[in-house]
Amino acid sequence: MLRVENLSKKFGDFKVLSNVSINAETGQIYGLVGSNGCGKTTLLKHIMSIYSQDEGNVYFNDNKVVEESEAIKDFYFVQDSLFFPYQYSLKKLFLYEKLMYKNISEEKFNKLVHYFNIDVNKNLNKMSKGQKKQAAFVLAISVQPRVLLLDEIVDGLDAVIKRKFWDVLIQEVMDNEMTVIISSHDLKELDNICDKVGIMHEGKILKEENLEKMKVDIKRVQFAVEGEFNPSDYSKFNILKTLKIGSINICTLAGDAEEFEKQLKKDFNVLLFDRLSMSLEELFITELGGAGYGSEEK
Ligand SMILES: Nc1ncnc2c1ncn2[C@@H]1O[C@H](COP(=O)(O)OP(=O)(O)OP(=O)(O)O)[C@@H](O)[C@H]1O
Repeated sequence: MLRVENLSKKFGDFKVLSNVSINAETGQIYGLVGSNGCGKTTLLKHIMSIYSQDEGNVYFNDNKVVEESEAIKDFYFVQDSLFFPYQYSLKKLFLYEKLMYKNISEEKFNKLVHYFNIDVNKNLNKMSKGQKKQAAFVLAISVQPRVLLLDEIVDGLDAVIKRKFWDVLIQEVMDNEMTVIISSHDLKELDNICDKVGIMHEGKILKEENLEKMKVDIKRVQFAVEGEFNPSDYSKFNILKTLKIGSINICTLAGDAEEFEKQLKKDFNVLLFDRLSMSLEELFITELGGAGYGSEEK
């Protein structure tokens, strides 16, 4: 397990990370999501020991991770902005990385290059953004790290390549017990592949939860009743948001939806009641809305 404990960091007077704690399990994919500029990349750079924190620690299987520790040799980071050495091809970069990573697999590399149809002799700096991402991903998987950090890895990729990425990643996580943390704004994609999610805003983790549990904890119901529904009479159900469209009420609630339905049926003649499933995108908007994000006046 990769554990970040109470990590804080200031850049000058600006507190970019405040008491950040996350737990990413082995053999799982952890989605790190958050508002623009909330500190996701900065957090990943701390996990990699590229930056040193003011407070807090990073642990891998209970061992403290610092720049010179053994554990960090098994970590691999694919950054959002990719810079490759001058005039390097993927083949040349692979040979270079072979000297650095003891578990790197040439067999896997050759298979993946074929799967993604990459020209291994092409100058990496002359590749398109999407081709660079594919090259970096192939290299990352070939290295077979124990911890893989992917920052905006599917940004700029077409749907077919994204699908291939996820298929490869899910297989690798299952086969090799990797710990993967993906930072992304593509919540629809993360919804399908993440086991656990951490939602960040303004340098803090607002919520960290198993994705399925998050969907059980916060739910949406829609209903129509005879009479006027007043959300403040139902405050014990922790209603986070209400919306009325015609005679239909739509409520997002953190309380017990079954009890809510029972109470509603006691109080009203209920004409319609449905439970709706929440997507990660909706959960994200609900959490950030609760933190006041996006509520600024025009
Ligand atoms: N080296 C640095 N020096 C000073 N400020 C920095 C530095 N790196 C990042 N920041 C600031 O820290 C904040 C967090 O940046 P970071 O890149 O971690 O955000 P992010 O969540 O990855 O954003 P996005 O989703 O927009 O890519 C931003 O306000 C950014 O300007």
